[in-house]
Amino acid sequence: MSPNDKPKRLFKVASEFNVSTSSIVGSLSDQGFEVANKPNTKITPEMYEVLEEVYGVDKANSQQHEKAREEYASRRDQIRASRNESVSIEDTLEPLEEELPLEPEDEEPEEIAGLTPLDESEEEAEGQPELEPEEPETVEAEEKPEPVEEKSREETTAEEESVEEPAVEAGEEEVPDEAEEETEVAAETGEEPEDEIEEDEEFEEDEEAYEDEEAYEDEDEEEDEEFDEDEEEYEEEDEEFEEDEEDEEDEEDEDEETKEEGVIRGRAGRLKGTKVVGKVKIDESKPKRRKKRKRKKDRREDDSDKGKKKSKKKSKKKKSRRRSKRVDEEDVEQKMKETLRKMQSSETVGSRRQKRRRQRKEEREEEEQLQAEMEELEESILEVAEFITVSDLAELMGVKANEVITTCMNLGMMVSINQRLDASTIELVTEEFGYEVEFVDADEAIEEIQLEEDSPEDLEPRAPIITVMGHVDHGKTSLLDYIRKSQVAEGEAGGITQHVGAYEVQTDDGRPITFLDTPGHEAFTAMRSRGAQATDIVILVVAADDAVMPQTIEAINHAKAGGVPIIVAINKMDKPGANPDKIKQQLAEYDVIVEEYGGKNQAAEVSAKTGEGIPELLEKVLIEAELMELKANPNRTANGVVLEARVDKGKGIVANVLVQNGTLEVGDAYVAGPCFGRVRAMENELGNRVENAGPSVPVQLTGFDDIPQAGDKLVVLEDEKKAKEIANQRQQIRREQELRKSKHLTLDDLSRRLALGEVSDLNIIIKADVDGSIEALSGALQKLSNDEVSVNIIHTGAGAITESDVLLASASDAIIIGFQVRPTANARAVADNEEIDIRLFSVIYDAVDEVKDAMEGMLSPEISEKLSGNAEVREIFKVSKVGTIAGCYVTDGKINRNNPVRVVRDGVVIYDGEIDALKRFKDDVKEVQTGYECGISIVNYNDIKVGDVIENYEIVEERRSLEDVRDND
Ligand SMILES: Nc1nc2c(ncn2[C@@H]2O[C@H](COP(=O)(O)OP(=O)(O)OP(=O)(O)O)[C@@H](O)[C@H]2O)c(=O)[nH]1
Repeated sequence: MSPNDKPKRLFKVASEFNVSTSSIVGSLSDQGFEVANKPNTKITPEMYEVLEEVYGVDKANSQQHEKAREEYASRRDQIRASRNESVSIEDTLEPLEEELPLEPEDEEPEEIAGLTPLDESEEEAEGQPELEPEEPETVEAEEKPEPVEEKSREETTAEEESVEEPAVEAGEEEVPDEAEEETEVAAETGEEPEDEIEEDEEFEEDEEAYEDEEAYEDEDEEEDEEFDEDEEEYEEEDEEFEEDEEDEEDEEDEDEETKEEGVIRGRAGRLKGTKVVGKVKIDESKPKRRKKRKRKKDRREDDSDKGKKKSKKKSKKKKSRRRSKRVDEEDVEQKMKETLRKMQSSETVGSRRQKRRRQRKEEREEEEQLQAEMEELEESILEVAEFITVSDLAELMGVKANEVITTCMNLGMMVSINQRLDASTIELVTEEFGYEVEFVDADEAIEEIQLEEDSPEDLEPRAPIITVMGHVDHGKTSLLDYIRKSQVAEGEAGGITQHVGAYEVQTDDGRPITFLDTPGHEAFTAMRSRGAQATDIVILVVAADDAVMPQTIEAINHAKAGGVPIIVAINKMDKPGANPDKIKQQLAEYDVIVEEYGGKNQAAEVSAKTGEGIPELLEKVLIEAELMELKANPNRTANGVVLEARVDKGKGIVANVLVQNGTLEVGDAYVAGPCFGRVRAMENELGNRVENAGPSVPVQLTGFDDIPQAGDKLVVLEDEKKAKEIANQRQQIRREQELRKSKHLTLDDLSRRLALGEVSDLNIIIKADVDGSIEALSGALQKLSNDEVSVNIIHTGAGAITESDVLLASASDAIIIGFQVRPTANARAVADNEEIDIRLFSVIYDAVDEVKDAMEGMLSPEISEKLSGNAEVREIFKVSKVGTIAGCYVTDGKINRNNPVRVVRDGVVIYDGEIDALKRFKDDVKEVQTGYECGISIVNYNDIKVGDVIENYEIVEERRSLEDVRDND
């Protein structure tokens, strides 16, 4: 730095040297320049030169510091930018390495050694023999700090948790004595304590520079003040740095972290030092003490840093000067030991931070991993509707249909290419191909007909479609009436709008607006929300003499959900109690803020009775519509939405359809949801026949094959055949869905419903022949519970399955498992009616396996029993050599001689065996039909009694269905 030729302003100089103006004034005063502490005070080149001597190093340091910071910041930004791609240790380390030179840890021993002679020579140069007698005190002062340091180190650790006070307190408790001693010493020796060393706090990285500065040691004490002021800034800087470092360092490996640890520890020390020095009050009240204490604190802080500064300071300070002769090798060694010890102990701070950093790093890694997994998962998730065909599923997965068919075969299912698969099958098949499925509503899936995009030049402005919403009786219909100049409200039952109507009106200047009149009654909330979806703008009617009501809020929510702008019509302004401001305020609570209040919602104060304000309202509607640039292409095939459909006595099925794009013409073939048709006739809202209807035009349409639902999308297709095909597909899906919707849970349906996420509990009622079986069965079944489904045994009992069991099953959506028991006739009838799944078993493991398979969605063919018939034993004949012959009456099905039989007594199976002989009168027969009598003898079983039921069944290898169960029963 060379002095400038021109005088400079004090504030500029202060900012140049990065010190306070008062410090500069103080420094100058010490050098014999008396200047006023005013920002504009001129600093002459001579003064500047003096200042440069005093602060030159600071300035250089400051610049260097700033430069390092800038470099650091830029690297940090770079790293942040590249963080998402890849984080390399080298990258993240760079900024730290950049900063490492600021921490002259490695040079410490040399410096200590190097500094000592400097001090000595300096002292000698200063020639202060008076120092000798002071030695004992100095020693005391020198040694005392050690416990203090210890303490302050502990405090530092605490301080890491942002507790700053304790450190300061510690300093205050212990230091004053020393400080006082030192002050006394200083007073006695007439020395001025020097303070430059305090700069270490901020610029420890530049400590070497301070060595050079020792020539100025006796200068200006007032520097403290500057530092006090500036410290805060630096503290902030340090903290900033620390934060930044932490962010970055998180990503480093542990090795690097350890390496960098030193840097961090250094900072921790610095921070603490800064904080302690922050005892500005003391400084201000007792400058000398403050300085002394501060120096002590510095030492302590430095010690807690790494001890290196302490050594340096010692070498630089007056203290060290006083006792310079005693600074020998031994001392240095001792200090080094201390330093090392302190470094180790200060690791607690570092390690904690390191731990924190590591923790954060781990958290971040975990998060990233999770995200990656999610992405991967998303990629492998197929969104399908249930009952997708084999070929469509194959296409979705990007495989050949044959592969899907083969997979199904492997799973035990014979499927054709056009066969539709249920949820559980889809799940199994897709799993085989490494996909997960997410089932979408079939309704959602069937809406998808790809519509061609219009090119912008084909688009023409269209009428806005407006939905009037609002609370009941706030005047929606009246408003629309007034606009249409007709009296719709009068025609309605009870004056309440009962349907979704659509009307096209023209404003005075001939511009069209299409109004959908949606009911304000709560019961039609769902319809209203549909109205909002087909709507460009919502007119929210609120009666000025009333308030924002529940349906007003609902309307707001629907409009918002549909992303439809709201124009507020504050109605009934003609009424005496009208208070539009209140309404506006209330609406603001629901984020409908009128323009007047600085919001974006237009509002008009109207009266549907007098017509006041209605032209303004329409004007606002048109302004809003213009802003929205509503356009459509009238020169294309139409698509629209069904607003309402019904069967008209004369016309058949009629539907109110709003054309949304293109032009609908008589004769057009179309599909609307699962319905299709050809436009037979169209009428506008006045009942006039029209040949075509363009965008935003509502028409009443005839020609549907079935009644569409409000909200179904109508799309015109090239021919009726295509329309029919699509409609049929949709119908099939809907029908299959209906069909599969059993009233109650069945085992066959379980896996499907599990796949769709419809069930999470499998409730089971167990009936068995004996208690032992019940226990064994319920224990085994309960063990089948898994994450997806929990098996709950809600009732058990011995004996036949009764009507009450079935009713319980019905009430709790349970299945019934019968082990060696049968349902009573009544139970069967109720089970049939209630669609309760009753499963009958003779082997416990079969029961367990079947439930398990159902839960797992196993589709392999099962060996099952099919009941062929039941015969009731009415008489017993004992024939010698032959055994017991049961005279039976076939009550249902037929008895087949070759099929096995069971003997059931009081609903409990007592024997399982084969028919020995089946006779009609004296003739052996192969089978006996229902309603006939027959004689049955059973191989090796003679204990038949009147009243027993002989159950004839066959073993079939197929998947069982609800029907089978019913047949069985
Ligand atoms: N004084 C006055 N009465 C009005 C005004 N607008 C509507 N009304 C009356 O308020 C009552 C309700 O009007 P509607 O138009 O049926 O209200 P709505 O909101 O359509 O009601 P719903 O169809 O039941 O949902 C009727 O008796 C109207 O005559 C108005 O601006 N001023």
